[in-house]
Amino acid sequence: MIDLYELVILSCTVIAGYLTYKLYLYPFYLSPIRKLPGPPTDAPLMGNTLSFLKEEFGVPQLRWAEKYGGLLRFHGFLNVPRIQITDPKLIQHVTVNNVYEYPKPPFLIANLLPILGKGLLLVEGDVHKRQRKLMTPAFTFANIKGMVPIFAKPLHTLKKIWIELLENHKDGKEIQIDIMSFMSKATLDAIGMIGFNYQLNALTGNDELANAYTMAFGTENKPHALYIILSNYFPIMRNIPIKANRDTQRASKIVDKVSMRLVKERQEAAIKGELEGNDLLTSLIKVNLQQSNEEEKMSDIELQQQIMTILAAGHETTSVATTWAIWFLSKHLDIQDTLRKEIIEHFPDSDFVPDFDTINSLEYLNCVIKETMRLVPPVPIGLRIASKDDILNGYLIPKGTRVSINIVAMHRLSSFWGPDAEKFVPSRWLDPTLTTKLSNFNYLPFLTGPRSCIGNKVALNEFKVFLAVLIRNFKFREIEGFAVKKELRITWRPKPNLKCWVSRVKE
Ligand code: HEM
Repeated sequence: MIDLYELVILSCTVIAGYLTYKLYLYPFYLSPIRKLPGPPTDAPLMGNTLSFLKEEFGVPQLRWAEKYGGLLRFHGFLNVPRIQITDPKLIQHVTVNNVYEYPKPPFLIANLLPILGKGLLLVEGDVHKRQRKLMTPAFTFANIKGMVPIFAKPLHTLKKIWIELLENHKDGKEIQIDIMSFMSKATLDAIGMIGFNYQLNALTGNDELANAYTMAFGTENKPHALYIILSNYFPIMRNIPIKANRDTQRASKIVDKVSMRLVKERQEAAIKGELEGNDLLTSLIKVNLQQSNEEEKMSDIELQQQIMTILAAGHETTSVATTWAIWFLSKHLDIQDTLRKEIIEHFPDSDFVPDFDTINSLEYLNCVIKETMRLVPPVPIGLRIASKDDILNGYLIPKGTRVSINIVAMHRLSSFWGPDAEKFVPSRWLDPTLTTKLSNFNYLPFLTGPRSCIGNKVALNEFKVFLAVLIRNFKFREIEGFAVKKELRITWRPKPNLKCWVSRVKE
């Protein structure tokens, strides 16, 4: 008979053996990934997480990519082996040729599922194929063309607000403005209109859905980055009733209620034959109703979940992209002037409402947009997990390995972009030698393949309209000594919110 003492000793030995295997032997002596080149770990049990905590996101990853190449290993917390890819061939392998064998990792889904539900961003395999097929017609060229003038509306509201702020200021010439916060509200209003023909009034008022959305995705009262990292390892932490978790739960209830109301209203209008408009939800409901096979159709809940998905995927991304563009332009006044000259040539009236063809004919605006998303891609990384064993560049990658498609490292590799890779140089996009070597696998702010951003054309047009109206009407200058860092939340945000000196462009 084994006594209690022996049982305790035995249990401790088994646990110690398991932990030694899991935390030390497997990652460094047994895992096939150990054969890949990669950086040494930072500290016992921490893998390379200290580098992530100490340095700005993207900095260590670029250094590793420059040193160890397009396929490398690194270690997560508790030494979990991971891989990073920046080799275009491997990016094609993961995002196109084997896209459904590399789904998103469960922790990412668990973080977003309570708010987004099973919308396009979070579903996998056949469900994703079906949803994507049904949603694609909502993003037709004709629909996007119609969105261009709509994007100008929130910007002209914003213009009025800023002019009023300037006029109310004592010298009326130049004031400091929190660009990030205004961009966030303006893009929320824009996505409400083109997404669901819904006035969120984030810039001017108080709307239930806008407030709930901000509560769920805003940066105020959010837990520390370390808490978020730890909740990925210990999901139960998401249920601890701290304020941030309670806010998220409260917000998702409101979002569910309002978005379901929107779906029901449209479905009822459709039944009465009164469904009108070209917003994304209306287009989606029209396509859905045309499906003869009931199994292909989206349920009301699926439709509702697309609302939150479009809001979340389409709002923050465009708002941070515009904010970073203003940041670069406020530091490079010569580039800002060149851009303004081009915009004024095409849109002499400061109250202009752009059309699709003209806005897309602005070559330098296009360069500024591409260069901003090269240096600061709003989504700087695509995370995937190998759902089965695979071979990459001759190395065995075991099932369950987390794969980082490191967009920002790709966008800054000096071997591809040249010695000025880290500099903001929009004119590089006018160089034909760059455009000939460019592909969807070395410049990918919207990722690539069947899981690339479905809203990329919407985003590009919105970004162009926003920047054109802003630069046509205002001058931006950096605030001396105002330091801003990039913080990876769901997108790559400025921390603290970016502020600039803003003054009016003379008529
Ligand atoms: C500058 C703005 C934007 C950027 C940089 C961006 C970037 C991305 C990226 C990188 C992904 C892939 C994420 C992944 O799979 O890991 C993605 C997916 C997605 N984006 Fe965007 N996005 C932007 C704007 C928009 C807009 C305006 C919309 C909607 C109107 C939108 C809707 C979506 C949706 C629904 C997905 C999921 C697609 C799928 O999995 O099939 N995005 N976006």
